[in-house]
Amino acid sequence: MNHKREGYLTWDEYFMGVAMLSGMRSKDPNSQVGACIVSDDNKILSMGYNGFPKGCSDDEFPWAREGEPLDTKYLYVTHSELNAILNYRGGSLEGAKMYVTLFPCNECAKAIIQAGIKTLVYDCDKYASTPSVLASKRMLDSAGVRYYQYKRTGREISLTV
Ligand SMILES: O=c1ccn([C@H]2C[C@H](O)[C@@H](COP(=O)(O)O)O2)c(=O)[nH]1
Ligand SMILES: [Zn+2]
Repeated sequence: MNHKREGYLTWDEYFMGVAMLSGMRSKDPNSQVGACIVSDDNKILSMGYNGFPKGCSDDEFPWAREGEPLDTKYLYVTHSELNAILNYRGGSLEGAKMYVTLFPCNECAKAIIQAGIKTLVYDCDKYASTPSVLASKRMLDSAGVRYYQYKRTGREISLTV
């Protein structure tokens, strides 16, 4: 037998799969977001998911979506994209690609642009009509960051240990 195996993962399936797996570490009860940063020659550089900063307990800080601002998660949670950028210890991310399971908000778009990431592949865009995502797309367009939606293949990947 001298021909290669068929049905192997595409690069997009592989890296979005890693982003999804990373999101599964999130303690957010409503939206688990994962990100995976990849070099232009398809090496994984970093990963992240949404969660509270180091030293801020998942059991003490609030996960609520509604209520007094100080009693909701929004003022405390670090977004997956920012965590993936901050988790990178190797130097520059200039020219890298980011795979993320949720379209980045405006704050993450700023970090993505300033980090030099040039391509964004996203899965869900459930907040597309919000000012945050509209501003995000405006900045990404202006900065020349290319983005496209991941094309779901329907492949099921199971993990058994
Ligand atoms: O760019 C983004 C936007 C949001 N997140 C995180 C922040 C929160 O933990 C959830 C959003 O919670 P909702 O209950 O859906 O409002 O997603 C992120 O990581 N990156
Ligand atoms: Zn964000």
